[in-house]
Amino acid sequence: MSYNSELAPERLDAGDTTVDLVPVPPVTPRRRAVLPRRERRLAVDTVPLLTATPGATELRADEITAWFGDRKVLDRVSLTMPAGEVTALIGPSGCGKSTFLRILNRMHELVPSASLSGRVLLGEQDVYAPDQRLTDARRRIGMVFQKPNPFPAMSIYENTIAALDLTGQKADRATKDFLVEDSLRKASLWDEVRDRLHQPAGGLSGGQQQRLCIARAMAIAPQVLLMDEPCSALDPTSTRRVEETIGELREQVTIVIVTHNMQQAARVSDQCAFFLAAQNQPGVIVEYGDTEAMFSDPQDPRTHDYVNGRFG
Ligand SMILES: Nc1ncnc2c1ncn2[C@@H]1O[C@H](COP(=O)(O)OP(=O)(O)OP(=O)(O)O)[C@@H](O)[C@H]1O
Repeated sequence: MSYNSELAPERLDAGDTTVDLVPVPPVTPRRRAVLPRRERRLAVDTVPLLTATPGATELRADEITAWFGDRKVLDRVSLTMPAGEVTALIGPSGCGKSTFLRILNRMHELVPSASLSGRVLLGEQDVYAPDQRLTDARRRIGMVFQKPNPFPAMSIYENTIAALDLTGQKADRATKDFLVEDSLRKASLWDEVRDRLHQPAGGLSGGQQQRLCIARAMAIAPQVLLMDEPCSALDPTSTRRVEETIGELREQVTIVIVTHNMQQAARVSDQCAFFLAAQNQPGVIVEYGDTEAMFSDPQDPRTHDYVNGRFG
């Protein structure tokens, strides 16, 4: 792909000439206001309803470099997140874990000053290819955030299938009923809410709300589920329930989770990537590998110190 130097001229001065540069169009307030509506209209006509998960798919980040304005915050980060497994992103605050996660499903470009180079491949599909719609990327690569964010006034039922409308998928009542039950079961919430599906989601506990957000993400059959510190606002019992849910989902969807909790990374993930940013330097991956090996026999002394709580 050719690189449009008008979009981010600083990139050519940054000495990254070997990187396969991907242009991120400038996202002006006007563009942001218009784009989703147009995409939704297109999608309503063309996107069939997905009632079955197409299958967990490998996600690969290739030489990702990211900037906010002139400030480089990630430097040539490459990572393969295997299909149907859980990859944990660990590392101290500010080393770029969330930025990396948001690049994976094109949320980074919502920040007006943000730009990036590199490639993200979902299976064989380039997520940033010019013919890829933003809504498609978000549908295939779902996200659960640190703070549960259901629509509080909407019912549990409506929350669960809210993403159908947002991604332009239409469904009849029977299909919706099926999806609601199936998604809530996947999120280990069905038994707790089956008798109050039409009550407001705002009445659920924080942990239940977070599992509702997982159900909402699963309802549109993503191939990858990104989780940005999904338990940091939860009590230990709710955390345990969400971790169990991750365990149950792992074969249906590829999971990438950012966590500051080393015990959690050890409990839920198959492999870990340790991010680190030296003072005033962009974040890089210092070490990547099998979680058990990373914790018991890290290869880099900085990983050893971090997983043993010596810093961060
Ligand atoms: N919207 C933004 N505008 C400008 N700079 C940002 C923005 N978001 C993040 N940054 C900067 O990018 C760098 C990486 O931040 P990021 O949130 O990705 O790190 P992190 O490892 O996820 O941190 P934490 O663990 O505290 O969430 C930080 O220096 C941060 O200040």
